[in-house]
Amino acid sequence: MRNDFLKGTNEAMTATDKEIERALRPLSFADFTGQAKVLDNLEVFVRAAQQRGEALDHVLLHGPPGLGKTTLSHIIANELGANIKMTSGPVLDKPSDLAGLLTNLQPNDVLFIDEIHRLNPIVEEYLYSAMEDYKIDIMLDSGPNARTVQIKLNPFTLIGATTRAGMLTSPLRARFGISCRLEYYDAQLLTSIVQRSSQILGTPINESGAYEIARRSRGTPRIANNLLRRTRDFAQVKGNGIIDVDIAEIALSALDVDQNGLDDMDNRILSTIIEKFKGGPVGLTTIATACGEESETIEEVYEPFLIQEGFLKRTSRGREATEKAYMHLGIVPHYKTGELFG
Ligand SMILES: Nc1ncnc2c1ncn2[C@@H]1O[C@H](COP(=O)(O)OP(=O)(O)OP(=O)(O)O)[C@@H](O)[C@H]1O
Ligand SMILES: [Mg+2]
Repeated sequence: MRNDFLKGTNEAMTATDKEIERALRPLSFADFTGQAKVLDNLEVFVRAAQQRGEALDHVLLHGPPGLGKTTLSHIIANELGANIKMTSGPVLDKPSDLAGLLTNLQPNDVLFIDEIHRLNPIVEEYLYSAMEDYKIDIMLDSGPNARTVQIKLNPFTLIGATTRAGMLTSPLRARFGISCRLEYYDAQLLTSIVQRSSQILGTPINESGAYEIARRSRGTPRIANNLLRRTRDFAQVKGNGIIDVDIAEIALSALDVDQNGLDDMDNRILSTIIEKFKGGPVGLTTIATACGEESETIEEVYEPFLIQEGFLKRTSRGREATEKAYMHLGIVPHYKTGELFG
């Protein structure tokens, strides 16, 4: 037993984080846990496109970070038996960057554009005709000799991923025939993901240990996998190599993940609203400044989970802490202290 676990450690030390992340990534629809509705639909669309020998319609994947957008894009390409070329919005500086990628695609290949809400508007406009008609106009020469030629592209599938679907322009959004929103995972689904990952990592884990990590992972597979790897370190150094609920508890509290799975910044956001702004409503930028975090990050990463879990409310006048947030922080709401003395 002890030897096995030492072997596991050595392997982990020689592998880079990226390699581990790749090893943990599901490669097929069958491997992918959760998001059942999205997956069922995608499977139908993929099979139908394959049967017709056509390119799959363009797919937009949106939702909070770490829920599997990049993973799903790879899976779609795998299931299509197509190549995938990866790029991202901010990297595509000028139309020629995009043209280079598009003209190199084989029929029915996948082009993945991450952070597609951050496309340069000129590049974005260029993408429209590529998506719609599989055609692009390329500018040859410059000055008086300048002329454009139209190039026909192979049919392809654009998969766009974004954490900010609301920031997409409507012409771009309209060009995606398939739009999938990924949701946070419940603790049960995350438990199976943690179990699958520990098997790949060769780390023994019992059911309650897996569940403890799962339920405190903010509904997010990426966080679950990261917490699993850190808990594995604790199990190795402070335990007997096996992850159970006790070692998970030790690891998670050492990592400042609280009983509800909220981390430092989640708690800072809630306590700021409650202590500095009487529970709100207060504007996002005000919260961001007070917490020392970018408002974009708060809106994209922290707030969706706090809202889903009922700690935070979004009203027309700003963000408000809920009673659950007060209880979580052990603070009596000011509107209740009034009742006590009234
Ligand atoms: N359904 C799932 N089953 C198992 N593992 C998953 C699942 N979804 C995601 N993961 C794991 O979580 C990690 C993060 O997933 P991924 O990179 O696809 O997220 P993302 O939505 O692209 O995040 P971001 O918005 O930050 O780019 C991956 O390493 C992957 O292995
Ligand atoms: Mg991604």
